[in-house]
Amino acid sequence: MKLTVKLLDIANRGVLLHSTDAQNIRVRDGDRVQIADETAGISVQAHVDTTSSLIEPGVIGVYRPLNATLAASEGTPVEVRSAERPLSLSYIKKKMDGGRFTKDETLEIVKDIVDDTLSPGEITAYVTASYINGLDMDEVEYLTRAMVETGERLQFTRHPVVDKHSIGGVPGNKITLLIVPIIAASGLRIPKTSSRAITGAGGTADLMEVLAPVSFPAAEVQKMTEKVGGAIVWGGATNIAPADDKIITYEYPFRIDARGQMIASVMAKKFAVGADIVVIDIPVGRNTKIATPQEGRKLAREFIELGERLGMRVECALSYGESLVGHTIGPNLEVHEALAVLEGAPEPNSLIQKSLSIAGIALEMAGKAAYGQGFDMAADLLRSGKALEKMRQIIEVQGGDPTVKAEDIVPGEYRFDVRAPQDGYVIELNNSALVTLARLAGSPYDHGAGLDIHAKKGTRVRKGDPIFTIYADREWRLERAIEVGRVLMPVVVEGMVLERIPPERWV
Ligand SMILES: O=P(O)(O)OC[C@H]1O[C@H](OP(=O)(O)O)[C@H](O)[C@@H]1O
Ligand SMILES: O=c1cc[nH]c(=O)[nH]1
Repeated sequence: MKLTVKLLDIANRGVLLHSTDAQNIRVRDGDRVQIADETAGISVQAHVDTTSSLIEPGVIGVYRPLNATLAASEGTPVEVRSAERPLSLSYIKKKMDGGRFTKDETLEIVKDIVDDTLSPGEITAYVTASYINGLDMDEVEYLTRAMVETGERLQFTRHPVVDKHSIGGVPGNKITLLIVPIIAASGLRIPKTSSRAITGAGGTADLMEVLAPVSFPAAEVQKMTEKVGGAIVWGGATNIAPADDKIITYEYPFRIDARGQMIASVMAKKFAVGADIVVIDIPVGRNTKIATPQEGRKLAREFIELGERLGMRVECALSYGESLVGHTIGPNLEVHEALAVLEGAPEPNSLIQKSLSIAGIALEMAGKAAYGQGFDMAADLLRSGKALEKMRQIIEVQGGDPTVKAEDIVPGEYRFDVRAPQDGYVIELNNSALVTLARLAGSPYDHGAGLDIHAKKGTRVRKGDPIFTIYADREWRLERAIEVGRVLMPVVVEGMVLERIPPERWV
């Protein structure tokens, strides 16, 4: 059917059809059409949205991202007909039914994710099917390789190249902001690509963005790393394993991290940057991604095996995940805390110990420190100010202000102190509830939003002492976080009444 192009400034790879035209072409919402500009010799596929009012019959609304390929001008006549479903959909259906992906099927799905052939709903179905039915080690390897093959890779001439990654799941995990400058200050190279928040309230890319731009093409990441020894960038902007960020986008709203996809997501980024040596941080604890040390050890074996299959030396560190790292959650608060430690602050212990331990493992694996001496070497690099100096170089090479100080990074202007309802010890800090509150306050999008925890587990408090402060950049967000916080009660003080349940007739 011939239709006339109307360009629509909508950021989706689709088209809008009048419902009568859609009926004639025999397509419905979510189906696909093939659109051919015969004069220009260009033909593309797109998903269909239908309307009975927003567009005239005889006109096809072409969304902006699709027109990057179709290159039609307003009024161009195009031939539109219904198109086949991509094969990937039948592979996804197979996984929904409990089947296994083959290597070729995985590559086909990943290609279709990268070039936007699959719609958001279809990618969500893929993530959900993998989350529920799991991926075995072969499927994880296929996925890792497919993610790498469909993107760009870095190639360093000087080795070893070191990398670290955390599987996330513990709030306040700002350790990358310390580990990368420590490793780079030792003379090693560490081209660190990170995701934004997945299940948390601030991923490393969200944090680094407070200090400098994080969106760079792959070649630039390599150049910056060669120049100053390290970089901390957002993987989603690099075209390194580009499927990864597209998949994470659909995990974020559900706060899930499908296990097989998570392993592939982490390892694809390490493989694509040419890492020889990798340390993986696996936080373990209730309300994290990994509840028990047994589960953590099993996951560690999987990372190590995948590393062997890909030719990378991998070691894993099971870390304490029952409680947040440091005292803060949310971009500005976390960056302030990390910069303060680089500047010489002696606290918080949990942040310093964890960062030095993981940096130490990497230094030992790379042969910079003798076995058992890595922690001390990392501590020297931190205490001597060399890590701070390196962080300033990294900030500068990424286009930020290298003179920035911790005191310059301030939390949001709206704040609320949550106080102890009685005397006692803090006996519970619920990670998941803390993340919910930080997200409600606006984190990670509002950089000033987040939480500052004054009394961690085991701290003795007196009635009225502040236990934590909620910060927000916008007042209505603070109010929403306070309202939900009253119900969630993320912090429990010994002896507190958790809930009052009256008899039915009083409710
Ligand atoms: O939001 P959740 O799931 O807690 O964790 C996601 C974070 O964990 C990893 O951190 P890093 O890149 O190793 O510093 C990811 O890249 C991301 O920043
Ligand atoms: O980079 C990461 C970290 C955790 N989980 C993922 O899926 N990717």
